[in-house]
Amino acid sequence: MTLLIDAQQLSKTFVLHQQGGLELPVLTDVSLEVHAGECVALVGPSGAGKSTLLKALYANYLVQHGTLNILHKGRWVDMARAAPHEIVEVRRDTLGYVSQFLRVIPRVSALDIVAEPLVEQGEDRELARQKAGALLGRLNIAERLWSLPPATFSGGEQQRVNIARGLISPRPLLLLDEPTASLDAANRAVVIELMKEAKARGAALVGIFHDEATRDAIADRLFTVPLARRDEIKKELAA
Ligand SMILES: Nc1ncnc2c1ncn2[C@@H]1O[C@H](COP(=O)(O)OP(=O)(O)OP(=O)(O)O)[C@@H](O)[C@H]1O
Repeated sequence: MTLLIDAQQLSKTFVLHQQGGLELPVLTDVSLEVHAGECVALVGPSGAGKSTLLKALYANYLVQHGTLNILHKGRWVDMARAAPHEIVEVRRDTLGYVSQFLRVIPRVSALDIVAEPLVEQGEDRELARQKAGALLGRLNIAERLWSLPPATFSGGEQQRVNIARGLISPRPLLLLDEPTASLDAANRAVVIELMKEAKARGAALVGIFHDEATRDAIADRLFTVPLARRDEIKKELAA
């Protein structure tokens, strides 16, 4: 299967400015390769850096060392060094990110929030809205809510709008940060089904799934993010 993510020897240290510039190493020499059609679940102790790794892959966090290659339209783009316009392009066409929380856009309807990624890729707006409606329907968002901005939706409804927005475009790579965290069993099953469909069309998935049943249902393999040594830092903090 085609290699889609080739991340080598990533290191990331946070500098805690409010604590005298203390350095907190989180990722140390982490390498991860992901192929088309597979789902890799990030595991490891709390605070090991699972979310940090996902955010680094999405270029939300800058790594200090290592290469972070993403296969974008047949060429490798190193997200650690790419120019901002390249990152925007990779995110639009290749790399999706589903977080737990919806960033609500004031006055924009749920339908348009979900349709937007397709419109940005050049899809006809009406067709994009039809696809958005179909996906919101599958995710059990009542049709009366589609034309409303999701600011007043429940936490679970907002999460499902967010998932629909993240999964509507057939991007070849998906990063998922606890996509099923606050969903009931029925909606969790729908999300698992949608992720399986993405895998079946050849997408690669990298995710954090604290819920073991979801992880078992979707992950092909586990990738352990090791806890970096923090002994010295803890000592300094305690001093
Ligand atoms: N923006 C930041 N600034 C400073 N420190 C940060 C930042 N983001 C994360 N950290 C620290 O990096 C470490 C790893 O955090 P991260 O959220 O990646 O862990 P995680 O493995 O996803 O944890 P959990 O399973 O508890 O969600 C933690 O010690 C956290 O406090």
